[in-house]
Amino acid sequence: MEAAEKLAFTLLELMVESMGLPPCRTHKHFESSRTSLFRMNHYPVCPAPELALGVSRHKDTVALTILLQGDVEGLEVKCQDGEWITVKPNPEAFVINVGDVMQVYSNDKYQSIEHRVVVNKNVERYSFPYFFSPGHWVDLGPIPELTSDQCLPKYKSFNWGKYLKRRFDSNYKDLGVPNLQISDYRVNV
Ligand SMILES: O=C(O)CCC(=O)C(=O)O
Ligand SMILES: [Fe+2]
Repeated sequence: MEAAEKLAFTLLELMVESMGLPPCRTHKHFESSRTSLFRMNHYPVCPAPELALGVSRHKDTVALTILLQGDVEGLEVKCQDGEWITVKPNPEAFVINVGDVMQVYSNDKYQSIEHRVVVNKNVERYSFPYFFSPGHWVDLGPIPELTSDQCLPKYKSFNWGKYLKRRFDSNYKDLGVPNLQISDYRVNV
């Protein structure tokens, strides 16, 4: 966990710097955050992989995901042309997903990536994501220095902890209404 968090901070700093800001600009938002988490995913073999998905299409809610895939493929990302492509597993490398928090911070300069996991008839699969997420107290919105009269904020600010609570209140049950999304906070588009 500690090593993953350290790597996540480094990546965050590089991305923040790439937008012309001091690298530590958002550091405080993640200090002592208790919403970051490590998960282990297990995908058993599936007799009818064409009828099922391991994880259906989604974008990660967090800032960044650091994912170790093992050596069995299954992860697919959606390209701009709408095609799904396989992310070839490399057990020596992490896959980094940009999540919704970076999209909001950056006022859409960085876009969170849509992805899904397909299952396999012959071999089970494991994956190990670390989700790097701000503290619950953070009021999240586009970083003010990135907005101006010419570049209006594309999101209104919202409290991150309350957002997560509302988003996961359903505890993965289908309540028949769409889950809360960052798009619910979109303005000026
Ligand atoms: O299993 C994977 O490769 C990715 C899993 C995933 O997208 C997730 O846990 O959010
Ligand atoms: Fe994901």
